[in-house]
Amino acid sequence: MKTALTIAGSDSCGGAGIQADIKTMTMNGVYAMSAVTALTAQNTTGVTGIMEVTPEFLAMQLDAVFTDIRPDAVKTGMVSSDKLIRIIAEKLRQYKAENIVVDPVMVATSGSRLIAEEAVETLRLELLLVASVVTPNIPEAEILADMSITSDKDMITAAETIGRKYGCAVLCKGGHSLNDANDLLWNNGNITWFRGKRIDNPNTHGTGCTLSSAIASNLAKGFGLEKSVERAKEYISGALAEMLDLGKGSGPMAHAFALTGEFSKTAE
Ligand SMILES: Nc1ncnc2c1ncn2[C@@H]1O[C@H](COP(=O)(O)OP(=O)(O)OP(=O)(O)O)[C@@H](O)[C@H]1O
Ligand SMILES: Cc1ncc(COP(=O)(O)O)c(N)n1
Repeated sequence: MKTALTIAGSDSCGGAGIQADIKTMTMNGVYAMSAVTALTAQNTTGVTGIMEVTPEFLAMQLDAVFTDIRPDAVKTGMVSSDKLIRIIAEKLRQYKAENIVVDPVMVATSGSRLIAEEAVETLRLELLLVASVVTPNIPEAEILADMSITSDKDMITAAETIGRKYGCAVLCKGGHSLNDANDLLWNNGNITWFRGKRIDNPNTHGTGCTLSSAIASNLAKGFGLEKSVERAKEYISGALAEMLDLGKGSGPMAHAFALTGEFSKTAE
């Protein structure tokens, strides 16, 4: 069985972070492992607390995983501070990790900040340089490319700027914007649009985490980057289209929408 590792924060309400990643990886047919960067006290309306792990303990988790079950792909999510980012980059280099998907998580859908202001620079300098692909949403791409994005053309320019600067592929996600939830992949000068019909669902907590984990799962299974993004987009569209409605704020998606077998049945 192929394997994938998520390095991210825990979301107590289960819709984003480590919990979304593990559900997504499982549903996409790979064995999921995790290294937790922080605990969040969080629900669909906001984040009320963050408790970071120490850099030493994060390093121990990464050593434990890499020296035993080697991940075929790695995804990073919430990496709240400078020191944690440095450890992650160091360990990914040390173990020559492959298929690294960096989701540059900065602000939750609910509006809470998930990375220290000063850590954004470290994320650029350390994590983007080891990434195979980085998956910014529009506000994150604006920060990473240092420009404002108001059109499809701007998305291409921003993705190309980031990709050339950090030597990685860039998926600029259109969920927040502009167009019909269309995402743009810049991969070594090649441009591919992934067209997604916008689903009229206000419950989008964890969409970024879910998409990046689905991409990592497909890379782990041996699909190329374009195919992995295409498959990940299909998965997230299916999870959104289930119209799960939980919680008082922007709720989670139905990660297990494709589970229709005996074990997913409810009592009569
Ligand atoms: N309403 C929607 N209908 C269809 N697809 C959507 C919708 N909202 C987001 N998506 C898709 O979900 C994926 C994640 O995009 P988005 O821009 O929301 O990322 P994000 O902002 O990082 O997510 P998050 O909300 O977790 O921070 C993209 O493929 C995007 O096109
Ligand atoms: C632990 C954790 N990681 C990432 C996100 C971003 O996801 P979203 O923007 O969908 O809330 C989150 N809310 N919590």
